[in-house]
Amino acid sequence: MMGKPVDVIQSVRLDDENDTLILLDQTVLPNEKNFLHLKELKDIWEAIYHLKVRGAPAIGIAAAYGVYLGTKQSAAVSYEELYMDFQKAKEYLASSRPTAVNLFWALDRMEARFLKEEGKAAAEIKQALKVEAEKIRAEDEKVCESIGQHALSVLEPGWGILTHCNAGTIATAKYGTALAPIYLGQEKGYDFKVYADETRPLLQGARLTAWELEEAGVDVTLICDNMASIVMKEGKIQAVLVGCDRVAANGDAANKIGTSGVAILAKHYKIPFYVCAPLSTVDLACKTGDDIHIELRDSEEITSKWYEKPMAPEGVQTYNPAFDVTDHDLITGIITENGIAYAPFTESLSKMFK
Ligand SMILES: CSC[C@H]1O[C@H](OP(=O)(O)O)[C@H](O)[C@@H]1O
Repeated sequence: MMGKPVDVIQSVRLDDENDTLILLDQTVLPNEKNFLHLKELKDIWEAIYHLKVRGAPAIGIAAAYGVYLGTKQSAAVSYEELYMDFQKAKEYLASSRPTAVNLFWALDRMEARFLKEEGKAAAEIKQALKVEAEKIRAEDEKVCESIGQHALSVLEPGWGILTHCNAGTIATAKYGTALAPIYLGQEKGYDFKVYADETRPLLQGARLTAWELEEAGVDVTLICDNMASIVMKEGKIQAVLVGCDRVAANGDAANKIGTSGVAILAKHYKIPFYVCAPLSTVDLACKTGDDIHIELRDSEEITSKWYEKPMAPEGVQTYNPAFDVTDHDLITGIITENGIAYAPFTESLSKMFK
């Protein structure tokens, strides 16, 4: 289906004149397209925790702008006092969610920029932080486009592509990671047929991926998570593309809960399974997936969030890990902005940074 190129929705924007972070509220999609105008660090923290802004790169960009705005509000005059206020803002935002490494990668990069400005006036340091946050956003846009180009080299026009959760435009600065080749392919007439897992319990696939792709005129079919096997068995899927939240040095990849099950199915049906990973999401300090902290979330996301009445006995025990880790031996390739890494990943991934 030929459609218009992706209608890019900037899900994270800075309105510096009004000291405001503007976020597309991803918790009310697809029913409402509502932008939040946030000035306070508490509101930015809550937006990250409640997935109003979500997706590893988008979280990192929001945190970079957030720590800038938090520092901008400081009345400190000396470098030392301003640094203390910066560190307070950084530590606070870092406590919002534990798994997506981009949150910490972006905050550490902002701190590195702050330290480079030692000896400068407070106003100059604040301006440097703004420039760095804008660079992080602008770079992510180029990174996603490059991931899309590399991904197209392993896909064929007309293929059925299964994806899990949302690794699309709204999870990044532009294009997305797993969805980047879909959008770039659409501009080249590749006419992919995308099968989007609904992705319980937070339904990023149903609410966000299906919405994004419909908006862009891409052929998308929404399926329940438990239908991934049958669409593979029926030959509808020629490749699986997913995003990630943290990739360990050996190639183990943390992504939305359910991803590892999809990878096991893909292995069984001999379908290539690719993780689309900006290098900002690869954490070489994590030796294996066992080192990745998996966020546990509230029961109500399972038992009642989407229903008029709870769909489970009151007070029933739940287990709600927001992510799982796909073992590296289930991954065909890790698609980065610098190329595709293949097994053995410990060696091939580290080379991507050069
Ligand atoms: C392009 S990053 C996408 C990645 O982030 C999502 O997690 P969440 O919705 O909890 O922020 C999911 O794991 C996606 O694959």
